[in-house]
Amino acid sequence: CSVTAGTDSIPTTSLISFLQSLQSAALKTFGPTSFDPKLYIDLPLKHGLAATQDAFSNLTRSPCDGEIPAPDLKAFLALYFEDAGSDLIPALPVDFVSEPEGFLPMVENPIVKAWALEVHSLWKNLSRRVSDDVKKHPEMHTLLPLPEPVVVPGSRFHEVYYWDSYWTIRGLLASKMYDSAKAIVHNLISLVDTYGHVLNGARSYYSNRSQPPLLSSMVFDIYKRTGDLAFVKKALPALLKEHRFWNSGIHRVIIRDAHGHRHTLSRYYAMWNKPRPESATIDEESASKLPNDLEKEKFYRELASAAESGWDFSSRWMSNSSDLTTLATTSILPVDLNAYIFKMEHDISFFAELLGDGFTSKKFMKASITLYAAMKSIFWNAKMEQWLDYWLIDESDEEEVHQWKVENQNHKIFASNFIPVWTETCSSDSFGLCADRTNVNKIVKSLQRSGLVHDAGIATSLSNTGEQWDFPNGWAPLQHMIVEGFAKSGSTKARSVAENIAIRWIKTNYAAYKSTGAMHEKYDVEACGKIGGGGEYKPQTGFGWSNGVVLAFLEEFGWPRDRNIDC
Ligand SMILES: OC[C@H]1O[C@H](O[C@H]2O[C@H](CO)[C@@H](O)[C@H](O)[C@H]2O)[C@H](O)[C@@H](O)[C@@H]1O
Repeated sequence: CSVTAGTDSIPTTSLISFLQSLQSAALKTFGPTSFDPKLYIDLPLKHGLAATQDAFSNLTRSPCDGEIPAPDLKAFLALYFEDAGSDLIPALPVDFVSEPEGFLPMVENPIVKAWALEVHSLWKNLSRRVSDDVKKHPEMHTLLPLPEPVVVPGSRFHEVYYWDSYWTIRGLLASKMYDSAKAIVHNLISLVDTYGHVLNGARSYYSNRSQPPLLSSMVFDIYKRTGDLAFVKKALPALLKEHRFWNSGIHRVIIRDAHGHRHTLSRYYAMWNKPRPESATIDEESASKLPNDLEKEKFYRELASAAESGWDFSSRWMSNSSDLTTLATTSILPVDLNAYIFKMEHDISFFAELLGDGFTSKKFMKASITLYAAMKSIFWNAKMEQWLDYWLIDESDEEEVHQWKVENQNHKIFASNFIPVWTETCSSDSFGLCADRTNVNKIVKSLQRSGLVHDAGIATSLSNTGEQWDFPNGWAPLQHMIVEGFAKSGSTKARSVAENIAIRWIKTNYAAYKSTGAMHEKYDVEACGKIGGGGEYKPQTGFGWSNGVVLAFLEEFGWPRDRNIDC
């Protein structure tokens, strides 16, 4: 059966089911040390599925526990599969030059400039095109065909990811690689055309969910640099479709505030209640302590929904931060998701106006104003001077309208509590934070006393749970949104705090690069040059969004000749 979107549950393809059984067999044979389940679900077939399945079922198995001997399984893998990731072919980007004209003009320090050029040159390592075989024989690949060249995050993430792409694009813009940036957007639009939403990543097993919706931000930033109106025209229908995806069905929640006003907000909600194919062995193990199938299905949906949030995994989604099975992602109204949707509406209004469609422009401006009010009412906490996630733990009434209660705001501190600073200042100058500088300064103070700001950047949360979207990890996208939000807020104080955080982030990336020779997916904010860890897979290098954020920060703030880059 084929993969289709838009319903509460997405059918599994026979290829995915088969690769999942291969994944469990491999775990049994090779053992859990250094085992990465994603590797098996990414394997391209060399022969047809039926022949591969026959050969797999004919392998000798131990009569007591069904284990396949390691040499037999290794030989089978070599004979029947290409390497994971080999269906994406390295391809030099058409617009890459080793030193782009006008590259980071405000970076005066020669050591920093030389390093920035090395980071820039990493685009060559991360650029690929989808192999022709994927287009000819899609049934032999979990990789999805994409029409244009791609940029991948790196290491085990050898396919396109949705929200990563925003920061990749920011880096490509600093690198003056406008065609590569546009190609990324065209690929994501093709996913919206086929599936109705941008997938978590360009793999068939990611079709059951999306990721933080930043397509409009990609289009906005590319348009601002290139002035390409035809590009905006091509993107607008996909943005309207994506807006419907996030504002309808299972993603949409209605809530009545303290004054009796109804608001519509969105939540993460994956169309999936089975183990994530890329991590099925891990999910099955985590679910094994749950008492029955119903509980397991609920848990699997919460796992996939947390993956949709991009924050997989975090105490942010757990009612007990030491127990992953208490994930409750779908029962939370997240600040950041709604902030992204607010920006999407504002961006759509701007694009429609550009294209002469006044009706759509007004409609989306009105929608963004309504969402701004909803966010203020449901998320804003005046005492903490932050926006707080809201937990839907009340019993909904017959009309399925939730009733807001102050105690259901999650008073724990996460970097996401500050994301509206980015979405409201970047895209809005008529209302919200841009109209109120005093408010910005209060939020700056709130961040400074939050406990999130450390020597090497902003921590994801205050809880050290061992999950990767928690303390002490700092992630490039979170640094970038908070820093850019404050830097562009119009407040001098906010800009100076932002620049200070950006400097520390750049230094930690540089120190880690010098000691390991690589850019990393995440960093430990406790000390300069320390890389991040935790979570369900080994720390990865490459790395698309980290490269993008370093280049974007250097573009925004520059680096004076006499400032030392060392820790
Ligand atoms: O394989 C486990 C999970 O890996 C991805 O999540 C992490 O990497 C992504 C790519 O850099 C990033 O977008 C995400 O924020 C990270 O947590 C993947 O997106 C998950 O769906 C997947 O289950």
